[in-house]
Amino acid sequence: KRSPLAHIPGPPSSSFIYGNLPQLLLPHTYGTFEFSWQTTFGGLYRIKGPFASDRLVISDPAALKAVMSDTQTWRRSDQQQYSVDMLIGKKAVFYIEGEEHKRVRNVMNAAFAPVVIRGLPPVFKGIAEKIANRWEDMLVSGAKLDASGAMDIYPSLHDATLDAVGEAPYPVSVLPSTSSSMRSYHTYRPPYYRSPSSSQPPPNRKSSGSALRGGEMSPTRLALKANASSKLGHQMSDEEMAQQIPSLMIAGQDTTGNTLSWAIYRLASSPELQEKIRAEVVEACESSPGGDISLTTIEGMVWLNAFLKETLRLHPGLPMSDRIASTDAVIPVSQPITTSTGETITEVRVPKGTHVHFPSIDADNTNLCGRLAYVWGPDAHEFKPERWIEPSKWAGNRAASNFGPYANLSTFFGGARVCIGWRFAVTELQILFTELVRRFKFALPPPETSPELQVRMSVAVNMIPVVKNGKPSLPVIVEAV
Ligand code: HEM
Repeated sequence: KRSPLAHIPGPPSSSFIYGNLPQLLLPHTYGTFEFSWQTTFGGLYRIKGPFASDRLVISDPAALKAVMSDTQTWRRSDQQQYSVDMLIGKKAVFYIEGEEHKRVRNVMNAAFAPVVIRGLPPVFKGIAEKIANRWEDMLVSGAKLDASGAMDIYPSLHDATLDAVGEAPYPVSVLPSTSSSMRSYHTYRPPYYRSPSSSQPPPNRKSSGSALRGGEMSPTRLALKANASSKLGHQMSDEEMAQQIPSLMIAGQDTTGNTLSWAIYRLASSPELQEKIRAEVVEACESSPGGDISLTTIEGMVWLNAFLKETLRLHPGLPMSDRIASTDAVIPVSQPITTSTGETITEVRVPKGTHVHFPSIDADNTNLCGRLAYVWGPDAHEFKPERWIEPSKWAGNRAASNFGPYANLSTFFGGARVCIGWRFAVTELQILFTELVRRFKFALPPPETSPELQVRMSVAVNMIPVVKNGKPSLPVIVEAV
């Protein structure tokens, strides 16, 4: 029987059993196939799933918007739901749908309200101080990976984002411990987990005390408070609440830690940009009373923000997701597609059960979205913060990028399931990045003398930096300013 999607162009299948999925999901370097398929076929194309089934890969902003906003039609795939259930449980915000999802999101949104975010800069500054102290100690103790002098700063950046979401300063003992789902929380540890004590400042350091404040302001703590004060009938049960805590920690730690890692990698790759941003940061700190930068000052830092937007565009923390059509549906595209029968179409009719992948949820939006030439221009794959500053440097169609809560980037998705922590993550990145750039200079180990330490993008749920032996690391030559 001819598939209703057979006329949509796409790459040939590489295997009858697995289709194109190994190329999509398991490439050695992230994007190896997707980037070239996107260049050939555009923002919506067909790939083969298992046993010659047809699936779609979308990165076109209009298509993403349509799929992300219609949560009735487009449901998470069984595979995704199964993984969330195994990891956290069926009450997790990632798992639940419809009215139940709306109710839980309403309660949790209070933990991420703009008024809460405005109070976060001192908390994040305290966390940055801890990383800086640790790096100073590493510089003294000579924790170098090779003769280039590079140190692996990846673990400390992850500890920092773990602090930020709340585990280190606020142990789970604040939670009700009666529900059975808490057991799985107690035993779950994110991949780069370290015990809280390992990220405490050494005894000879002064602590700013913000770790405690960090605990009080952590999303996990705030979600508990928000639940306690929400209307009766809307409140989450203990079991529901207990599953949102690991949800926030899983969703909030690695995504932000990896984005910060990529930001520092990009900074280390570009000495000129680094100097420009440091000059902006130093000026802003000098004009801020006590060196404490407010969010308003941060928002005024043109280069810093352009740099972080460009990092979020090219290195979306969560580079893949998918959805399944629960009924027949129509997906519009902003750029017409020429089918294999020669017809030009601006929408694709898909049958119930169609599986749609958003690769690269980062890459822009699910991430390829961040790399579409007709949105970003022919230099879409280049790291150019100036495109956010000078309109003439944005060679693509800026208006086509109209999806996503921050800077119209698809990195946090959109619609009813938009990332709940996007404001928190952006503020955390802004403050940690500012403090680290102010205190340290970064350079990459040269490829000629340190071939083993060269970084490539890989995907392990998140988009992570890995070195030649496949280990997640970020080897960088760090120098105190
Ligand atoms: C740069 C950092 C981050 C990135 C790139 C990111 C990205 C995303 C994306 C793409 C989704 C949608 C996933 C899907 O529907 O398949 C999502 C959902 C979510 N994110 Fe984030 N996120 C980040 C930081 C955070 C932080 C800091 C928190 C909380 C502390 C958080 C909490 C969540 C939660 C709870 C969801 C599920 C929302 C729902 O299904 O209603 N994220 N995130």
